[in-house]
Amino acid sequence: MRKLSMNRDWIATARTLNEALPYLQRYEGATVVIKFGGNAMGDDDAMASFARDIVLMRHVGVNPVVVHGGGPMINDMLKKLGVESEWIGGKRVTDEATIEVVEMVLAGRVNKRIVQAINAEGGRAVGLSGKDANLMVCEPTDPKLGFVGTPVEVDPFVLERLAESETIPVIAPIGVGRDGETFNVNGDTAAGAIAAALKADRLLLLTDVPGVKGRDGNWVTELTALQIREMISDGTIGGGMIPKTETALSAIEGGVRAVVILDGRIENACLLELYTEQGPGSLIRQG
Ligand SMILES: Nc1ncnc2c1ncn2[C@@H]1O[C@H](COP(=O)(O)OP(=O)(O)O)[C@@H](O)[C@H]1O
Ligand SMILES: CC(=O)N[C@@H](CCC(=O)OP(=O)(O)O)C(=O)O
Repeated sequence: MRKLSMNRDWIATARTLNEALPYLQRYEGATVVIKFGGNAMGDDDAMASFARDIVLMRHVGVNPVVVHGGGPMINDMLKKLGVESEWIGGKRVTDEATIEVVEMVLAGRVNKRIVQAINAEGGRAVGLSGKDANLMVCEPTDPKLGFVGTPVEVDPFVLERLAESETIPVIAPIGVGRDGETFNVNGDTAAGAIAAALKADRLLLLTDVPGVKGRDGNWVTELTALQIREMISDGTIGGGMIPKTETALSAIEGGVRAVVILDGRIENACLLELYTEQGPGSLIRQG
């Protein structure tokens, strides 16, 4: 057995754990959906650190559900194949050739990398896409976007069974159509729909910025639905932050207790959010 020495790191850890104790009880049995964006993934060390957070959550009785993105990884593969993407409102215009690549990258390489990282840290993770057990049935979002889907039915059955067996689901944002089509779903949108179906206690949207930036250029710690709508219409919120904040609003309307948009690249981002008084990021909550 490894011997623990009373070094400063150990003391810092003990202090942190002591501070975290009241929060451990608060979240016992809670369902926390974590959206892990492609830009938040980083290198193998960052991936291992994320995986450790998820495994620790599971150990203290939280039901973590991971929904991932992988936009930059799709871009890399499309570039290799000489295919260019167009974006409308933070969503990739997806034709037949593109959807094949999107499914291969997300449900294949990216999904398995996360599953493997969690399992390597001592967790038990299972990789799924929205096609598995009809988890996420979609309809086309807009004819202009091609095979981009909006989730219309999320069946949490398989997720509930996995939670009972303390297994961590890792979900690629691929949806299935009523006629068996494959849909590309924005990762934030998928995470929001899944969080709403589970009536999750928390939805954490991990990205590569500290949260939502306000009109004055400062990061906003808490936002109301009204503020978000105003910031989208006056252009303060743009690009990929649009689907993120829209997801936050629909998740709250769908019964999720709180949504936090935060920087997934910081060490222990998820744990800091759940187990400290003032977590990092921008909080949007019910009421
Ligand atoms: N008001 C804003 N606050 C923060 N980020 C914003 C804002 N408006 C636009 N953005 C952009 O949104 C990006 C986050 O979205 P995106 O790149 O799609 O993230 P991810 O890949 O993690 O899902 C930020 O990097 C930033 O460039
Ligand atoms: C419709 C749509 O835009 N889908 C995204 C799915 C991946 C994703 O959302 O990845 P990030 O979270 O890393 O951005 C895409 O094709 O890039």
